[in-house]
Amino acid sequence: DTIPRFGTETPHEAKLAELMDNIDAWGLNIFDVHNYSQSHSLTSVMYTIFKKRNLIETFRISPQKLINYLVTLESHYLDVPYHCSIHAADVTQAIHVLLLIPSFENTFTDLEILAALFAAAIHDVDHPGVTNQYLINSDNELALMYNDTSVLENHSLAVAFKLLQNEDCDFIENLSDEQRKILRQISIDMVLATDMSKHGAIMQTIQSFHQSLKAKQCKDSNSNSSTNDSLVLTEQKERVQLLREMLHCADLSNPTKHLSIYTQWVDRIMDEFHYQGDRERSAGMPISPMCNRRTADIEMAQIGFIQAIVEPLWQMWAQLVYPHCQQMLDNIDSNRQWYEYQISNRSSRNNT
Ligand SMILES: O[C@@H](CN1CCOCC1)Cn1nccc1-c1ccc(OC(F)F)c(OC2CCCC2)c1
Ligand SMILES: [Zn+2]
Repeated sequence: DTIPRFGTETPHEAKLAELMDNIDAWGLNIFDVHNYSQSHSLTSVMYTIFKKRNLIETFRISPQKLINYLVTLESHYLDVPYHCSIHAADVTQAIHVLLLIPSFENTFTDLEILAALFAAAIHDVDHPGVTNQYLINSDNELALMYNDTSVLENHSLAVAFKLLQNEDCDFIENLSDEQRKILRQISIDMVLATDMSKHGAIMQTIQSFHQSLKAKQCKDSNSNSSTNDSLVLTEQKERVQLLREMLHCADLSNPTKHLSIYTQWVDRIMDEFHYQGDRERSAGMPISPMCNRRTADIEMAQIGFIQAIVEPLWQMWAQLVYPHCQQMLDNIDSNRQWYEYQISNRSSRNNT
């Protein structure tokens, strides 16, 4: 039986095809992809990117096994408001677009690109919709299993690799042992780096690391345009550092999207945080920051999130790949201003 064009059967294939024409664009509406792919956004996005990047030929991947793995992975994302399979599809498509930046034209090997896309797709699988701190505070089995250390990130990695052991899902069967080892090593490194407790360390190293890269930046000899300075990194360690930052940026990319997309993610994360707060309240636990629906100031929290975390990170990233990624910075700025306007509007409403 032939494989459907986007990996999964859907009565809306024409509409999905129209959406997938924007797979290389930052403005892709992942919620539309989810709706028109019969809730298989992760499978259809990953399959489309793999085909477009010729990874199926390069690594002699069985298309059927790839789809078996993707559909199984997707089914292991839980039905939680934010950390569901749409978030994985969103982050996967984001890292695909970041990898298309001309600065990286000659930077990564095919295997590193395969690993980066795989890491993005798996990075939050089986996420229960609560924070690491909640799992630790509630003596959850997972916190016990992972000794309170990057509990969710370790769990997603273990679940994702466990699924690979399934014979008819092992789409990397034709990789050499060395390649499988490298794929596993890079995926583990990248997914563990999505733990927000590592954010400070990433911000510490990013400044000096990017300065050293800019110093090395060379004019790509056969480039057709003088501005195409490709980053050539001889050390795999440095390339993995860049991929780690890239996945962290993709994971924290909601405020860099168009307002209509960004506000849907805000609604979802607040649902998830408030539900956790409800569980903490009824368990008599202290309610985590931003998780108390009775005292929530959603607009202020987003402005704080943008100013403290998202904008500094994306400014560092945009500096490295200048002039690319200016659109992300522009969206962050206009989105922050929109939330500031909501607040100013709110107070004047109260005065009427
Ligand atoms: O929790 C966040 C970082 N912490 C750091 C410590 O202070 C509180 C925030 C990052 N994170 N981790 C997982 C999901 C998200 C996360 C992703 C999209 C978020 O907002 C929007 F873009 F949709 C988001 O917003 C929260 C609620 C208000 C401020 C932060 C959070
Ligand atoms: Zn995530």
